[in-house]
Amino acid sequence: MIVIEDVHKHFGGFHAVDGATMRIEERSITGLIGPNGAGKTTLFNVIAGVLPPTSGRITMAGEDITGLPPHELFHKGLLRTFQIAHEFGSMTCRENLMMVPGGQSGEQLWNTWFGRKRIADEERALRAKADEVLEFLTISHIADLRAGEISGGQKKLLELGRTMMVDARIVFLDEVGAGVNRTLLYTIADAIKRLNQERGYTFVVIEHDMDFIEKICDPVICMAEGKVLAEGTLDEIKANEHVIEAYLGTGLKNKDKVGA
Ligand SMILES: Nc1ncnc2c1ncn2[C@@H]1O[C@H](COP(=O)(O)OP(=O)(O)OP(=O)(O)O)[C@@H](O)[C@H]1O
Repeated sequence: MIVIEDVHKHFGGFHAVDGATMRIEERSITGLIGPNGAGKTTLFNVIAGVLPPTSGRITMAGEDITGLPPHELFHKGLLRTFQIAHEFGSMTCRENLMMVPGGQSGEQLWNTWFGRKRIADEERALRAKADEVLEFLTISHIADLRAGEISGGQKKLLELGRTMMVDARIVFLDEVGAGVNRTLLYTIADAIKRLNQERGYTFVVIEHDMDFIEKICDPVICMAEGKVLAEGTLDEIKANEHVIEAYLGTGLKNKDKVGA
């Protein structure tokens, strides 16, 4: 479980996150919603070690992880997905997955000279793992395509696939649905659900698409002005008067537009 206690993140005099407190239950798929500028992405970045908090405390399974850099959190199984970097666009999807674990023997000069067989064995294992990940995500057919050539939705699946190359326990996803067609969006939702149910992943998902949230998230946490406004099932959140007020003018009653 991740406990976020009174976290603040200020940019100069601006309080982007202003005393956020929440708990992320193990094995949940928690949805994080809120109007534009509510501080969701900033909070994600603070939890994932991308930005240092101004104050507050974050613990994971009782261990203080406040301000730990991303690579240390990575080793603890806490990952935030990132867009496939431009420079990896010319590599195939399979190669992009095989890049993830790092620390392969092949990276060390000593091993390059003396451990050819071990490197070949490792590469074979990595390749098998990458192929297994592609199959799980139902995108085996793009294994040999360059990552720069695949669609936006397929890129999102590949980003998710990168988390499966390591022993991820908690994965933070920022707007996986943005610009993705419905069919692929449901493939992504299904993959998230299966990773949660079959492999015990915990997810925290920032999303503006309410159909997507409704399909996979429980609980849902709503933020506004850097604070947590409400928490509950999506139906409870939609009926909450503070939430309705925060969304006023952006049309909460039209569920497709919540957070948009
Ligand atoms: N590096 C920064 N410097 C200054 N202000 C920032 C910085 N990053 C974010 N902000 C501001 O903090 C506020 C919260 O932004 P954030 O991106 O966290 O909101 P959000 O809830 O994720 O919004 P959206 O749904 O639009 O992505 C915004 O007003 C934003 O302009």
